[in-house]
Amino acid sequence: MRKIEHIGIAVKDLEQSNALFAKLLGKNHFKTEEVDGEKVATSFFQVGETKVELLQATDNNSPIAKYLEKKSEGVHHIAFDVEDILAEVERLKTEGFEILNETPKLGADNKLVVFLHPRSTNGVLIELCQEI
Ligand SMILES: CC[C@@H](C(=O)O)C(=O)SCCNC(=O)CCNC(=O)[C@H](O)C(C)(C)COP(=O)(O)OP(=O)(O)OC[C@H]1O[C@@H](n2cnc3c(N)ncnc32)[C@H](O)[C@@H]1OP(=O)(O)O
Ligand SMILES: [Co+2]
Repeated sequence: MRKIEHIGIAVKDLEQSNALFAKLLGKNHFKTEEVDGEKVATSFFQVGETKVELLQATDNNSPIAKYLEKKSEGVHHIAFDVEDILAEVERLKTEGFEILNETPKLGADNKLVVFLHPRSTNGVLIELCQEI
């Protein structure tokens, strides 16, 4: 794993949170994107070498909607940049981690993504990202 690619934050209202994080970080988000596969609308802020990804649910079945039903707004996942996502999945499987999708999915910002179940990672949802 090469660096933290982004930190995902679950929010109820993307527009309001864009304004809040713009005030916090002193800069505006540089892009927004809907990812239909995950039923989310996202916005990204660049912070040095990494990013903050705000996520709002676009459907009641979205993982973000389910998360907000049980918990509050806040850090939802940490995403690591990897060079070879399939090799990393094999390595992590061998180490005993629970992979949620062995076949990488299309994520935001032109990336292939794989998630690890938080119950195998001390309660933290982990995302692996490989640039396409
Ligand atoms: C924009 C696209 C992409 C990108 O390019 O960056 C994204 O970031 S998409 C982000 C949204 N997508 C996902 O989160 C996909 C992966 N997540 C899942 O598959 C599910 O959310 C889950 C992690 C498997 C949980 O789903 P489910 O089992 O249906 O939910 P439960 O509510 O039953 O939870 C079981 C258990 O796990 C705890 N949990 C759930 N989410 C998280 C989380 N984000 N962080 C930490 N823990 C989490 C939940 O509290 C339950 O715990 P217990 O109650 O102790 O059993
Ligand atoms: Co993410």
